[in-house]
Amino acid sequence: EKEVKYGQITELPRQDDAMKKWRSNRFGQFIHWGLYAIPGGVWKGKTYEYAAEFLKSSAGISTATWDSLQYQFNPIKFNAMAWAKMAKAMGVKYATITTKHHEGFCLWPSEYTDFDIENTPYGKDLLGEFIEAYNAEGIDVSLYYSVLDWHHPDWRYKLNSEEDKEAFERLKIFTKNQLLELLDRYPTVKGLWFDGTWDQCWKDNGQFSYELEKKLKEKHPGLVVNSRMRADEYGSRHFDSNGVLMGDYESGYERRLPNPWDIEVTKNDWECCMTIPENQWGYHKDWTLTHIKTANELIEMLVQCTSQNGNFLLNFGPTGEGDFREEEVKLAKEIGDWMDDNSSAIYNCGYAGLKKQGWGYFTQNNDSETTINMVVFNKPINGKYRVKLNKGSVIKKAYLLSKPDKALDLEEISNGEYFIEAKKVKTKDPFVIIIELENKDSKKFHQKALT
Ligand SMILES: C[C@@H]1N[C@@H](C(=O)NCc2ccccc2)[C@H](O)[C@@H]1O
Repeated sequence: EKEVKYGQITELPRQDDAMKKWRSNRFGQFIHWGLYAIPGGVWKGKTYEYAAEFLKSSAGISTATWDSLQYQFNPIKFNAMAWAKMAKAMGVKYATITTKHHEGFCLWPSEYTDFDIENTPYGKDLLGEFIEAYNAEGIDVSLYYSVLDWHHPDWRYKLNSEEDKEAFERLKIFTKNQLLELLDRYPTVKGLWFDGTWDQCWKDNGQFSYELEKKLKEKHPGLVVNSRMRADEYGSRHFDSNGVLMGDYESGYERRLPNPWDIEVTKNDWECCMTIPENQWGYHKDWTLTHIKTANELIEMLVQCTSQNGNFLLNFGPTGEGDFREEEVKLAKEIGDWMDDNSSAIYNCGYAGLKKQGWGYFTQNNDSETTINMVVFNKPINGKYRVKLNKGSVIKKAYLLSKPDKALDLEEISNGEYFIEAKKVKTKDPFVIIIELENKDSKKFHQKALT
């Protein structure tokens, strides 16, 4: 064990109301929007396959040229209420929007830079409109903020000289000022989602990130911060040098999920952020370049996250004009239709303390000890679903969520192990079987097999 002075600040897992709400939300919408949405991955007639929000670097565009995009930013189709209604219909309970991505352009009128929405043809407080509209739909809003800032003259990847160090001191003050400004301007926000914190400059400033997290949480009680914000004084990120999680939840699952059988991951709160194409966060004009995930693939990711105590943050990249591409609108509708019938297995649900089986995923409502959800993605050819509960568990009844009045046949295999028979399930979509137990499900008690 090392002595870590600048590591974890808040005892985890947090049990305060703000964190309980974050945990119960489960499904969120990520919005990546900035100047990169204008070129959409295409520059001087050439399409760049790399992530559209990195076009500046992948096309080798000078900062001056890139920054001049600010004078073209005028999303005439932007309608925050329409966006919020689409998000509500999709079934998200929270949304995380880029206030400033690596390019440094700010979607809010910041007093600390002119490289912001105020100095565009649009001119208005776009971020404020977004927050107001989403909150009006009952959707919590959290703010993405990139520490990495390609526009700011004081950004340094590494601190090689005294001049670098002096510049980065100014950058740290700028960063703190902007974050305090965001919390001042938008008091209803629930969280901060930090990005761009992988470079040496930040790893050399663990104490600063510690003090910054403390200051932001003092200013904004209940604030939820991702582990990506933090480094400790030895440069260890997300987890401190003794393996203790920093921030309030693990945010390392970017475009990837844990192994579905992994139960270690259930011990902390965590979130997976996911793109619909292989790797496009900002709007890209050409979505034929890679596989576009289907609604069923995305629903399975959401269910897997829930089954392992994680949140699922699905990304949308609005166009430079302020609307969504048709593929995104269609997926939002398909996922929303599924959520209309099945969200009881997602909202306020988590790890059921049971070993995953081949037909799909167990989830359990955090307020119930006697009902368990089985979300099915793979129907067994004999129509019999094997469930291995905790020793001593007895099933009172099992039924399809869609047909609560029709009890399914049960066959007890051994103590706490059953086959549930559901032969005539017609739906082509993932579906839910509910298990009701006779007795309290002793989630905590895991009978170790005698081997
Ligand atoms: C949440 C995602 N994180 C950003 C990302 O991939 N950063 C990693 C990266 C940063 C700089 C060069 C290459 C790759 C993406 O642009 C999204 O914002």
